[in-house]
Amino acid sequence: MAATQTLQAGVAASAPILDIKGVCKRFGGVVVADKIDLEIRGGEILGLIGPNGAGKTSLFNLISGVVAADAGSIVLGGQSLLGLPLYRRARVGVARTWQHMRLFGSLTVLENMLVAPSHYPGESLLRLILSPAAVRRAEAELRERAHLILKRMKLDALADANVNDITFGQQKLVGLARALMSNGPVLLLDEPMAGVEGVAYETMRDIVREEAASGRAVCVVEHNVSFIRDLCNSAVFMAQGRILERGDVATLLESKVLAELYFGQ
Ligand SMILES: Nc1ncnc2c1ncn2[C@@H]1O[C@H](COP(=O)(O)OP(=O)(O)OP(=O)(O)O)[C@@H](O)[C@H]1O
Repeated sequence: MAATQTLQAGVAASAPILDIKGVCKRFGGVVVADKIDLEIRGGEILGLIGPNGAGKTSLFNLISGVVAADAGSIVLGGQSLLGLPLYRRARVGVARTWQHMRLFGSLTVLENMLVAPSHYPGESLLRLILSPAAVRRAEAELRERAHLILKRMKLDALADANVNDITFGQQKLVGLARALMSNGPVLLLDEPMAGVEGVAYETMRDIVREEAASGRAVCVVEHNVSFIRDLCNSAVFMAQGRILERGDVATLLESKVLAELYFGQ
């Protein structure tokens, strides 16, 4: 309870980190974003809920640069993201997880994390040739960061395990761990709790709370309503590419519009 109050105080005090205005996107006849306006502040954990096909993942794709918007603006900390490809948006601070985890099955837990950093020093051939010591140092720092994240997730003993040999809940945590290799201000989590139970559920919830408390703006797409209740300070309800309602979680989950469109009541 105290943690929630602290987060909400932080939210009220800060300016939006991510500011989305009038964003539109259609694929042929399918409208996935219809004049979307959305602000997310540092410290906030915003739930994004809505029926299948509402456009939730598409909104993440528009923010992270998987697809380009037809119209509107997406501004991160004062900088427009429009026109920037996926990797540049990751560099300026958009970190995300994927609904289907996209882990590399032939790699270990640690290796999966080391392919993720938004600034990987060894990728520049010139740097590799001119300053190999600096590249080695930077790589050691990335490894250390990865180990620290795994430790927070109580997964450090599995660093060298193949990702195919760990449980589904642990794989979901690795997906989050990989996103946390970027310490940018925005964290987009696409169904982080689907199929996650027990210790992995609690770890996921605690880490997401900690990330928000450190000032990140977190947005979570989730069908698991109890997770939204457990975690988020506010939520938006989307359907057919539109944001229909926004509010605190308890009020939103009791909304008639949501009950009719989401639960079919
Ligand atoms: N690249 C694409 N090309 C064509 N249609 C697409 C594309 N991406 C998404 N769509 C369509 O846009 C609609 C919204 O999809 P989206 O995945 O954003 O919904 P969602 O709210 O995340 O749904 P779910 O909860 O089932 O994951 C769907 O009808 C989907 O088929």
